[in-house]
Amino acid sequence: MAKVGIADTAFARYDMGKAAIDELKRHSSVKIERYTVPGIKDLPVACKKLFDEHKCDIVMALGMPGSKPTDKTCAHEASMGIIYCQLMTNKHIIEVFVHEDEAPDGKELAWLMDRRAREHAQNVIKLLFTPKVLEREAGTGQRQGYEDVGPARQ
Ligand SMILES: Cc1nc2c(=O)[nH]c(=O)nc-2n(C[C@H](O)[C@H](O)[C@H](O)CO)c1C
Repeated sequence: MAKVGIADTAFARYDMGKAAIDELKRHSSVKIERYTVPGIKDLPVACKKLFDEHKCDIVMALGMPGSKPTDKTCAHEASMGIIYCQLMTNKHIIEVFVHEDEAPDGKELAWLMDRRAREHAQNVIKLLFTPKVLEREAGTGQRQGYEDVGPARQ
């Protein structure tokens, strides 16, 4: 049975890991291993341990970069680490970041974090079990969280 790793953070202002796990359980019977770390820069090693020590097939890395310039730098560094981990392991990590300033207030931020975590959990299931479904979505302007933007037309 496929195993999905969930790496998430205490820094985030919404429990994205819980939302992702709930969505995975609704749509599949995958095994799940969760690993919570303090903040986004701790995610790359959490992901690597989920692959190496917990034998996950794919990992979701969920985090919330804050709105300050230093947080944006941290997010870039975390992303670089996450990409490096994918190259080291030859496995997918679906990065689910919601920047705190993507939403105007806490209520919409919580909604966005929940939606994005769930929609990327659905992408994980597609990558694992129905890659052709994802292929059919190529070029269709899918977004996770806010509305899809649709394809551009000539
Ligand atoms: C400045 C900063 N910003 C964020 C952030 O926006 N989001 C987040 O999840 N974590 C942040 N952190 C914490 C670091 O990612 C990390 O947890 C600490 O540096 C300890 O390794 C830090 C230090």
